[in-house]
Amino acid sequence: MQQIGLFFATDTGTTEIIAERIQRHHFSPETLALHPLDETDATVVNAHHALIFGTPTVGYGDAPYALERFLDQLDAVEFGDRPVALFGLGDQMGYPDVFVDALGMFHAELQARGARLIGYWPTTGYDYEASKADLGDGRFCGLVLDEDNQPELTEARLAHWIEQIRPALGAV
Ligand SMILES: Cc1cc2nc3c(=O)[nH]c(=O)nc-3n(C[C@H](O)[C@H](O)[C@H](O)COP(=O)(O)O)c2cc1C
Repeated sequence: MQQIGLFFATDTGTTEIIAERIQRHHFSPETLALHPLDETDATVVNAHHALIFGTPTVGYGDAPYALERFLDQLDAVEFGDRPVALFGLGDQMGYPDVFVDALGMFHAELQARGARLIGYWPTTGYDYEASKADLGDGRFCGLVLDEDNQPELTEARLAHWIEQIRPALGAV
């Protein structure tokens, strides 16, 4: 399967909508396959030549259940030199001190396994106090979207980010 795999977790459906927008507006079902993380195991991940993961942050700075469950599969994923891009959804006004923390937590897990991470994203344009996804060098460890407070910025952010990662994904 020479496709990009986009794997997502979601609690209330927003991340799934974003995943569908990425497939429909920026790729196609032929070039990018969508997989809910709660139905995903390492075999499915290993079948794709490039990987995108998307997750919201839930609770208080927590990962959603589907992402927690998937962490048990991570040691069986063969990262090799596959490009891996991450995006996270959060609420910078409601949760300013744990903003998109699940994205940062997941990034740390992937980094520890030597994944070839791409798609880091500037922290400018967001207003928050602390975030585990903030790398401390002016970048987040992936695309950050805030559908609660900045939905009007999402399409431009998506377009710019995908333009940035598309060459590394090996996609046309
Ligand atoms: C109960 C609840 C807890 C949340 N906790 C956080 C949080 O700790 N940090 C954060 O950045 N966003 C938090 N959010 C915001 C969600 O991440 C955001 O609304 C996201 O778009 C939801 O995506 P989903 O519909 O795919 O689950 C929370 C939202 C809810 C409803």
